[in-house]
Amino acid sequence: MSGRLELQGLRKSFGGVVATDDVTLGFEPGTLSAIIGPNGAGKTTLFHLITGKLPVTAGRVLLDGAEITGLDRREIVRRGIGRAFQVANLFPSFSVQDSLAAALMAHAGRTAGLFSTFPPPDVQRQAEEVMELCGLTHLSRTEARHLSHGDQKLLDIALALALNPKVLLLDEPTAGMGPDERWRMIERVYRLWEARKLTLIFIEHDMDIVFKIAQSVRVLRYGAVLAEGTPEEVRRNPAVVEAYLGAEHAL
Ligand SMILES: Nc1ncnc2c1ncn2[C@@H]1O[C@H](COP(=O)(O)OP(=O)(O)OP(=O)(O)O)[C@@H](O)[C@H]1O
Repeated sequence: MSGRLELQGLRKSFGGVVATDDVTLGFEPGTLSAIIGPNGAGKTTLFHLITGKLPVTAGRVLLDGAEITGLDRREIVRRGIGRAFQVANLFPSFSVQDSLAAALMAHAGRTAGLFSTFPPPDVQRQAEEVMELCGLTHLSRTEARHLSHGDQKLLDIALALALNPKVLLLDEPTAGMGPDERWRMIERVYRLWEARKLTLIFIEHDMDIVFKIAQSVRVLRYGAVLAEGTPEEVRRNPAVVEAYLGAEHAL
């Protein structure tokens, strides 16, 4: 099974600020992991180093044993690192189905021929499959800009999935949602992880969600790994309780 992600001695500094400090972590194929930590701990920066949005100061990123550090962002996506794009910003007046198709074709470097049907049947099939997985089928004709906040996020995830990632990175998939929408979203994420068997890594501030669904939890603080383990191990770790969780979530 593929989708093993390894981070070796990753470091990122912005002038005097060390945002990522010697991070070494491994993510096994098909696992579901959460990354948690206080504000400014370096969670988003870590994702940017994996996806190539930011160049690393030092260290390596390996996907299934092959180094991807420093590759072009598109190439990193092509190799199998997926992340959620903001699709509704890309194609606001396209329907869900057409925006997925357009993004898929742009990714593959294809254009619609003058006399061909749009979208071509293979792209249409891919779009339908990911819409189904993300629960968007009933909204396929709705313009992206008219979707609810939660459905826009699902559309972003749908596009990431359409590009067939081995590893999917989700940065706060439930941000800005009310409690009900949050749980609906996370249930959807959990189901698509089960269906696709990919390596899923998500950043999340809601500890109820983290401890309910994550198989393993990695805790960052000041850019460095403070702890890692099962939800239970992390909740019993005094350093994590003191630095981040507080008494409410401790075991
Ligand atoms: N482009 C940048 N230039 C300068 N400093 C940056 C830049 N991006 C991030 N930082 C700094 O790096 C540190 C880590 O930021 P990062 O956004 O990765 O943290 P985070 O854990 O994702 O935080 P949050 O939970 O608030 O989203 C912070 O001190 C931040 O101010």
